[in-house]
Amino acid sequence: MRNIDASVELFLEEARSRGAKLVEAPEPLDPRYEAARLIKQYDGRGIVVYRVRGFGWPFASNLIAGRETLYWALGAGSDVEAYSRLSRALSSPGGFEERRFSSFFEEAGSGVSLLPALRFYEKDGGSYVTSSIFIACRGDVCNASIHRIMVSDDKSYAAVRVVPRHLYRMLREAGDKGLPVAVVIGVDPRVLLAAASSPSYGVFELGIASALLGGLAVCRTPLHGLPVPCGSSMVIEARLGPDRAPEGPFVDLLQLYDRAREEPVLHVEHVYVNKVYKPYMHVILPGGYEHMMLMGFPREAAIYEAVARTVPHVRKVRLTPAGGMWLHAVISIEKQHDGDGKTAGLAALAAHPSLKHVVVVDSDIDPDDPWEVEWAIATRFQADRGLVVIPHARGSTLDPSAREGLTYKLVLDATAPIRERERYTRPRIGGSS
Ligand SMILES: C/C(=C\C(=O)O)CCOP(=O)(O)O
Ligand SMILES: [Mn+2]
Repeated sequence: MRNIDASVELFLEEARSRGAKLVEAPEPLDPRYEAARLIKQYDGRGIVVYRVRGFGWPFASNLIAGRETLYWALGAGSDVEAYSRLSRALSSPGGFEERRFSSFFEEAGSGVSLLPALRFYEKDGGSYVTSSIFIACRGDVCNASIHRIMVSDDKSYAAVRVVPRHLYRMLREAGDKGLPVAVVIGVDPRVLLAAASSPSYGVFELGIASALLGGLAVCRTPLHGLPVPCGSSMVIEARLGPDRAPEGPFVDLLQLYDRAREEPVLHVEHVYVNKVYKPYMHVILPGGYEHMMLMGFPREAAIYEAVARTVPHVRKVRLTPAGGMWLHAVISIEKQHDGDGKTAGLAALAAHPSLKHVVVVDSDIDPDDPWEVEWAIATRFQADRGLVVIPHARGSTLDPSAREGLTYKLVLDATAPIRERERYTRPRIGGSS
């Protein structure tokens, strides 16, 4: 089913028709912790839809409740198909069909108290919107990227975490006038995946979403003329910065607190809500499965492609959940040469600069099974010949053990020597069945 308006409502219909587990909370939930507890209960297991006290709109979480949800959304039946769907979208972004903004949206007012922000963990610096996509254009270049919004407890301001990537660059170039932005909340998760896929500057992520969805209808916002998916549940027209205010602490991909910083203030000008589709406010649990999958999957695809270019046969690549799908990779390969393990590990580190530890295993080991991976390390790895140590490389800003952004990186080649394969083969119980 094509969802060119990219609405959550149509995505949920498709999920239902494909037999996805969908849980509906019978009673409205408290925005402080209660909604977070429900999302956590079904984290990685099922979509949840619910109401939140104080807000008139429906909410939805865990839209990407498992790898299989993402794969049907990409029309893929295997890892390789899923990676190549994303890679084709990145290399040939799709076009847009323009529609009238007023046919889809009605104004709901203005002010930060309208933002569908929830409180998740005990030490959060405020309430948060976690699925917000920021769309901005400067000259011919448009950008769409995901940034969390913190609403202060007294609701006097909202601040946005802007990591030094494309939006940061646009914000800096906009100078002391601040940057006009459109913020969308509640879209088909393929738009979020596109926004998380980090193409180079100048490639508009909504074009990638269009390629993934088989087309994308966009509406131009009335004040700033910015293109937004017409099925978005909420659209906020705003100016970002130039002033800053405290943002954080907040939980990141590694399930740790990211420290508080001074970040750009979001000056909300108009808030619009969809009148054609049920406006589901999408909430992503920080550090939950959906957060990891949206951030990690594009990196896993990039690692797969880089490794497949350097060794003849890659069986599986996994960014592991315990590493936040960000810091740890396990790669299983069909080794043709005793050097292949190290080559594969180095290719992975180059493909995803935040990656810290890579374990390379033979194709009889399933990277999805931590027990098998540990068995391979226990029986096939020797630190004097299987370990590559790269000191003081650029690491992830999320890793609290890195020093001034620098980290040690490791490749553990836990593949067996080709000529001694027999010695490393697991025994099977005899008999016919
Ligand atoms: C994935 C990131 C944040 C989050 O979703 O919690 C940004 C981390 O980027 P690095 O380049 O690894 O610092
Ligand atoms: Mn970009």
